[in-house]
Amino acid sequence: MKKEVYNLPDAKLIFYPNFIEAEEASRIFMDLKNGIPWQHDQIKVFGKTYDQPRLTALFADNEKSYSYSNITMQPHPFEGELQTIKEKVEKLAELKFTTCLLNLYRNGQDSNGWHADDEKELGEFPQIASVSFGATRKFKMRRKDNHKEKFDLELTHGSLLLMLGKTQAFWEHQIPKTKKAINKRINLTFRIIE
Ligand SMILES: O=C(O)CCC(=O)C(=O)O
Ligand SMILES: [Fe+2]
Repeated sequence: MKKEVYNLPDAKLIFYPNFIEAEEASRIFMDLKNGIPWQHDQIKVFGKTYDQPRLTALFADNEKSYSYSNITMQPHPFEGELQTIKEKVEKLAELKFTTCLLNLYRNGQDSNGWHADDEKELGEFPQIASVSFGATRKFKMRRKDNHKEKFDLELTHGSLLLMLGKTQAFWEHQIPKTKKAINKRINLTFRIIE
């Protein structure tokens, strides 16, 4: 399988552009779009309430909730397609995940602002696996202590990105808005919450 390794200072990224072949990825995209109980939460930032600029859902093989930006999400149990993808990711990543946060970006105005997946419940050095379906979106990274140090990647249909090592401790990432007329995108981020 095609594999790209990016060794950034204090971050290790591994990208598999063809993790799931295109036809299979399209079938999964439709299944997830129609089958997942998508929720639209409100987030609180500096005391103000906003609609989150995307839809989300949480799945886990335990009962552990996941909290960020003042929301606490309760998980649904893994099953079917998601369970199959989880196992495929685990085999390649050589990691076991407990939890998956799903994001549905409805169009180019949906986004995910600068953050690191560094919540306490993810442990000291969170290892994250991110699978993308549908529209290609730009994934931007910047160092927490020097915003001029940057890295960009296009997250394509059927791709897998592993964010390993100390990535979450030293770097932030985002999916910026785009003015381009683009289609929906679904992203799955597998995490470990023990
Ligand atoms: O949509 C993506 O590729 C990134 C999602 C993400 O960063 C997150 O859910 O924490
Ligand atoms: Fe993230």
